[in-house]
Amino acid sequence: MMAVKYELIKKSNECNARLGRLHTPHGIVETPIFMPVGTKATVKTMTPEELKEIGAQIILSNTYHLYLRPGHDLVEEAGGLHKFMNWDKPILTDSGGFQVFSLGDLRKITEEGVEFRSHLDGSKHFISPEKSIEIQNSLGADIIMAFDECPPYPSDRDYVKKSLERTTRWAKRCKDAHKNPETQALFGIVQGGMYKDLREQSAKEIIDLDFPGYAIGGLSVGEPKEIMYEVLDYTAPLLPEDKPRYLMGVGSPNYLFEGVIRGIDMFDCVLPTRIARNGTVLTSHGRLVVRNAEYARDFSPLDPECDCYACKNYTRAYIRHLFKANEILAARLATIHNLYFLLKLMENIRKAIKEDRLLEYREEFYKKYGYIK
Ligand SMILES: N#Cc1ccc(CCNc2nc3cc4nc(N)[nH]c(=O)c4cc3[nH]2)cc1
Ligand SMILES: [Zn+2]
Repeated sequence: MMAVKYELIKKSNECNARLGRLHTPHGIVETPIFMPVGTKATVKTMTPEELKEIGAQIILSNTYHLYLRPGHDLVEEAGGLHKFMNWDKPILTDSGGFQVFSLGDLRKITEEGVEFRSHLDGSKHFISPEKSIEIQNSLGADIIMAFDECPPYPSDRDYVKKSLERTTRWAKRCKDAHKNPETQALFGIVQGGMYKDLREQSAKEIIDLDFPGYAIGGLSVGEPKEIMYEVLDYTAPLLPEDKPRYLMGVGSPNYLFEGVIRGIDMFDCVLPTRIARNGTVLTSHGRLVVRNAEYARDFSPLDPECDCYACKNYTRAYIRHLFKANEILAARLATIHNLYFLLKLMENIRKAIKEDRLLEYREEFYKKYGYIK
């Protein structure tokens, strides 16, 4: 029995977008989908009930963080991540590679794995592909990610080539170490930087290992959006049509539209939750920094066109006041709104694909949001 089965429902007749369903041990996910990020076994400020209320279908958590604290053995003893955090829908865990490179004090990358110091207490650690899979097997997520290296941007061609070839060898080791393929789907990750031929090489090598789903890694690392779109133009179509395609670390409205149009099914990003805690909200007319003085006497909702709990019950003036007073409710209301905004956007994108009007919807959204003057 496959842990995750992708069902292609409909292909757009105007671009590479598609509607699908991801069948997982913890339920069905309608795609294209945005996954809220719950790095340390919580989507910051939200209860699982509130996440369901706003339409979250699947959430992401991180191997690196949960290994360091509270430890994957403790989570396993608790009955796994679903039980530990009281979330009974699907979970995806990232493998730790990206987090080690971007968070830990990286000591050394060798063929064996990565040596690093914890960003918490400076203690020395070593994660190998086998260790990453052992941790993810203990956490018990429905979808787990291969341990890979995400090269920094920019990186020279030779470094990217050597790195992708090691990532392929690590992917094979992950597959061999994976204990529960029938209940946890291991996705491969395609690397290759911003080089077309290296993306083709990585895609071929990773697809040859045969995974139930594929991620495009190595993007959303500071490259200009035009470069990301170009890499997606030639990489997404290389991935099997009958498997889910996951673009890692992407989550602003334009990136979601452009990814879906190029055939991506799954997205995750800390953006909506992180900027919410800093007092910035996403609205149909662009970003709004609600803590700014101009909203002190603005008694309208964050977004008049939004029907989320925050927009139905509170005003910009009140939420600005909460931020200025450093009240915890500020972060909660802004988070509820931002996640609802992106989850609702994905629901509208799915509807537009169904009605063959995605490009028209994109135009309409971009004009209102301010992407197009
Ligand atoms: N606010 C905010 C905000 C913070 C960070 C980001 C960039 C996230 N980008 C990103 N996450 C990634 C995770 C990844 N995980 C793995 N295993 N491999 C990747 O290549 C990879 C690439 C990524 N690129 C985007 C927005
Ligand atoms: Zn709202």
